[in-house]
Amino acid sequence: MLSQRIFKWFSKLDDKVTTSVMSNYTNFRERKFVDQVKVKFQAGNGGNGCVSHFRDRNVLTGAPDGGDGGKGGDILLKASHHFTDLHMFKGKPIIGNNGKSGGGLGRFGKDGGDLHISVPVGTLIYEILSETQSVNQAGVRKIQYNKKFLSDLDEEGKEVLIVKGGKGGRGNQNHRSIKEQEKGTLGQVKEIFMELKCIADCGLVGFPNAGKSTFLASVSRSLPKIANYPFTTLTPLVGKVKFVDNSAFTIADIPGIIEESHQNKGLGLEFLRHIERTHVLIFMLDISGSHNEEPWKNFEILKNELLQYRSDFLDKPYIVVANKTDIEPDSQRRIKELEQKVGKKVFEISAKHGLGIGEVILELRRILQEMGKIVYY
Ligand SMILES: Nc1nc2c(ncn2[C@@H]2O[C@H](COP(=O)(O)OP(=O)(O)OP(=O)(O)O)[C@@H](O)[C@H]2O)c(=O)[nH]1
Ligand SMILES: [Mg+2]
Repeated sequence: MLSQRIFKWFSKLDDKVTTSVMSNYTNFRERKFVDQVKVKFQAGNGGNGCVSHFRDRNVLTGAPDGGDGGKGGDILLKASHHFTDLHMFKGKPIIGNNGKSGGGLGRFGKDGGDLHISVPVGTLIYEILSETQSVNQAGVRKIQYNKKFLSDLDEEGKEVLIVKGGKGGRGNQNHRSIKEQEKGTLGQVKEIFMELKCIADCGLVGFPNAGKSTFLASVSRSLPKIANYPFTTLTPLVGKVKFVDNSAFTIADIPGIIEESHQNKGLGLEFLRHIERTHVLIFMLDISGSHNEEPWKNFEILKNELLQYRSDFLDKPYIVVANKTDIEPDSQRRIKELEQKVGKKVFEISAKHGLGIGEVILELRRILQEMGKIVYY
């Protein structure tokens, strides 16, 4: 009953109100979304060993008592759900803690503490071996990296050692042959390339303005920006759909795709990387025909663009959803035609008014359950 009243309330809101509420929320987080970054990591250096001899008023030169230097701190990266992009790495090297030097009277230097740095779940880590720069005809500089894969931080809490701290120098207390101060070794230095590929169970694909963000907002608690102009969504967003039995799955919303996106039209196909690892695709088609009178043509264009990006993109299961059925009087005919062309059931919804979305969610849940991908909290 309550949900029905909430839907009624939402459907009374016009576009203007919803956009202003959403933009109020999104404004303060409207910084540039960073999903690829090059960072220099430098682990801590080892502390120096100490050469010293015991001495007091009765003993002028006693036994050697120089302590060892402390070990330099390592730097590790850890996957965490608390972060959504890599902006915190932009433009600054990460430098580890140095070990302290050893001292007389057998005092060992303190180890430099390890740094455990959090990155979003779904970050791929590469070591850069070399880089080449090229300038294309339009004068745009492009950097290409020759890189070695190190790790895929695709699970919460997964951790990887990036650079190892230097060893501390030895003191002469335990190594009596040492006559001169032994320096600690330097910490490892690596140029690292990080690339974020969002991890979500389902990915929304569609033309701009098809209602992808409206759908995400109606099935999850995420608040994407919704407006009646193309390319409202500029960065990927992941929302979680929760069920009463404590199961849940996630849906990723990305910027719209247009014809010839693979030739860098619109926002290009760059954002497809964020739905590359999803288990199910949701093709969101605007049945009111704002892009094309024949929605099945849009479906063909979208499919073609996905295949241009990666030839195995459509090997995963997908569902086809026809949105905006509330404003299209001819929707039944168009849906029938679409079903014939697609060769499978087309879900009729109105994301704005919450009509038919339950069926879509249950179908997604069924597919994910069959694949064993549903998580219980
Ligand atoms: N009448 C009607 N309007 C809808 C429906 N779903 C979405 N809209 C409207 O369509 C417009 C675009 O919706 P968005 O959710 O921003 O579309 P999008 O696919 O995310 O667009 P981009 O982010 O630009 O790719 C908004 O004005 C929505 O209110 C629907 O079911 N019925
Ligand atoms: Mg959007």
